[in-house]
Amino acid sequence: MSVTASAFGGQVLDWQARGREWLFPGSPGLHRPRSPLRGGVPVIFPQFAAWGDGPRHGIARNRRWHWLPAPDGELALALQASEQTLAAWPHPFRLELHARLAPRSLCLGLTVHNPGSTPFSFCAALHTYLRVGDIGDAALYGLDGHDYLESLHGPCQRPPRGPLTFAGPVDRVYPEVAAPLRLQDGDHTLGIEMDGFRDVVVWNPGEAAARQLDDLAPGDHRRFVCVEAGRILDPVTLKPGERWQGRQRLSLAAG
Ligand SMILES: O=P(O)(O)OC[C@H]1O[C@@H](O)[C@H](O)[C@@H](O)[C@@H]1O
Repeated sequence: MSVTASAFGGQVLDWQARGREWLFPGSPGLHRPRSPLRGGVPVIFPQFAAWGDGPRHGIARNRRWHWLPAPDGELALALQASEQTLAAWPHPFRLELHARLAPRSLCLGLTVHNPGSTPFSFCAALHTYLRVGDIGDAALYGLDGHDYLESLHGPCQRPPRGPLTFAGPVDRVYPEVAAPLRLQDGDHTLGIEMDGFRDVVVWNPGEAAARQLDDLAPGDHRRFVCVEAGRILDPVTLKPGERWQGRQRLSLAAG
């Protein structure tokens, strides 16, 4: 059982448990300089995707964070505002990312603090790339009947009954998801819970869009599904001195 992370982006890269890797590791050989690895858990802050005027998915995933002391079984990293972040987003802030291992789970916690003298609003997400054997065999349970926003096309839709499967590209934001989710991948079952975060983003680019991503090896879109814990549709506002925390917990089925 182990977890590793990179100070670049404060990105968790690897979670091993029961002799298996549960996060998609990306293709380090295709890693673009100054970009997050396409895998693990990039941190999105303070903007989701291109839904704002700032850099796509924000300013945290491609900055160097610093390590914080942490007890055994935990990794902790922090990022605070710098000249470069202030040029892209004009607010002092401090982020902390904690990754805590337990015998059957990994708990990821993101804290946002406003150390400044004026309020700010932000969106945030843990862009978790979950590894699957083959996307065609994966099914995500728990979103049945839930409205969603189609990232590509806009309007809210009501999906057909049953688990979410991945016969083609999927890019959806599910608002206000309270119940736990379950990713079934052949014989492997992963529970996904969150608090503080409200929205779930489910993303897999499908074959055609994956070909346009030069940091993804051919066929690799079949090896992951992103199930992201987000605070996207209803941004958080922090007054001076206030803190917000969101968590995503990934847990293996008992047995
Ligand atoms: O290529 P990026 O910037 O890492 O984004 C990957 C995907 O991230 C997801 O969160 C978005 O919903 C998708 O629209 C996007 O394509």
